[in-house]
Amino acid sequence: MTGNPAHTPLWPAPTATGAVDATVTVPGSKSVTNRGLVLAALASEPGWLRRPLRSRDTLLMAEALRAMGVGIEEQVNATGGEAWRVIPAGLHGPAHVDVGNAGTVMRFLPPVAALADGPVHFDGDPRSYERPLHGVIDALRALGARIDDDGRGALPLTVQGAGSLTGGRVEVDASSSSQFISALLLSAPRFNQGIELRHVGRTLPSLPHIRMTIDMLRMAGAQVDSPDGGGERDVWRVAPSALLGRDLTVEPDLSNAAPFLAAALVTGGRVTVPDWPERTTQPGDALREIFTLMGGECELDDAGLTFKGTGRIKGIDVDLHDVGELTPVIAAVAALADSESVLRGIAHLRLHETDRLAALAKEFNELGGDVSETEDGLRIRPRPLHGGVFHTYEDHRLATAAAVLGLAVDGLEVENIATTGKTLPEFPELWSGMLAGRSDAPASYAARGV
Ligand SMILES: O=C(O)C1=C[C@@H](OP(=O)(O)O)[C@@H](O)[C@H](O)C1
Ligand SMILES: C=C(OP(=O)(O)O)C(=O)O
Repeated sequence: MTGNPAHTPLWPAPTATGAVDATVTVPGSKSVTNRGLVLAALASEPGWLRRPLRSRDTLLMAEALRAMGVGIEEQVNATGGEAWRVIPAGLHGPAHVDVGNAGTVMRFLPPVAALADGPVHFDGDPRSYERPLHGVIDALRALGARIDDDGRGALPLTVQGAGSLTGGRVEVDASSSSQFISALLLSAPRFNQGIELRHVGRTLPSLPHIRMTIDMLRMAGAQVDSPDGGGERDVWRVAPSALLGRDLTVEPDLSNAAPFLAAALVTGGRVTVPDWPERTTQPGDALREIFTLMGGECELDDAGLTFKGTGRIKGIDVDLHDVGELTPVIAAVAALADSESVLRGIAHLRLHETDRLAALAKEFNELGGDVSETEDGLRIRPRPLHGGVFHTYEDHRLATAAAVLGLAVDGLEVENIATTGKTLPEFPELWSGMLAGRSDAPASYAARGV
């Protein structure tokens, strides 16, 4: 499961024969699961992670922590509910970490490795060598760590863990990824002097993900002073302290709910996602507003979030800087709308799993679309689309976006649907279950007793 899955044969994307009407239980959040694992590993007592996401990115995180000596026991209850018990231990090197193409693993773990008592070598998929890591590497060096790399500010590299890290004041340009900030903050309670971290770049993407980091640190007992909490703009401070072992229940992955909600919009149907949190730092919560602006209606109640299409899909002009990971599915809906869309503020997506702006423009245009790249996003002019092969560039979100297009386009075949395993291995089954309106889709977590 943690290896890069072999390419699967072309997946014929099912077209919708009518309005969808389904309840889809979406597995746990990647971002919460991987933060939960890191914080639990750094705690001074054992903790629990309930309803963790089990996918390539989270299993790579668990494997990497185990390689450094952390105990992670996977338990499944009689009704299929899953929980992971995390047992912290002294962090050890030598160890080898495979990051796959997981931004959270390649960025969150070098600071953890700096606390290990020996060398920790990091390697990953070919694409991981191209994704920015300089913010983490340079900041860790400034905080006292020794790192051997080839000077490009990227993988592969070895962190020469010395058992502790001085910490203190440091500047980072996180305009290419918010994960630089999250990475340094997550381990900071364990640095001798904590951290005072200043972002010095022009822009900072994915603020909700930074809020998620701060919220989860505070839940684990850390003392964090942040711009959101009235602190200085672009400066975060974390005091040195022990972290508590928590019993954490992971929310459903709201970004992975996107294709299912999109299906309601595209088919004029209705989809309910159970366990949608009332309050959350997940960027996927913005889908309620974005898809409503695009023509749908939604309601949050005890059953979860119910999203309804109204038969009309409207184009949108929207800044997705804060919620960039939602872009591919929003772009697919925009390509099926009745007017032009402009998606802004997402230049940093060129450095995600693939160059998402180039890939979306190329693949949509090969099906007859009219999509152009702007300096910081995409302009999408809806056109009648035809079938063909949709290439996915080992990007889970390209694959789910293609499935959304396929609802309305005959003869669309998706290359390597197994790439959804990065964050949602059960995507093909959930998708066909939704289209069949099956009520035998996995029961909600509450029903599974977790
Ligand atoms: O911290 C996180 O969990 C994430 C932060 C974001 O990264 P970027 O700021 O690099 O876009 C997001 O796109 C990614 O999917 C998950
Ligand atoms: C950008 C993403 O992932 P990563 O955590 O690898 O950066 C994503 O999931 O859309």
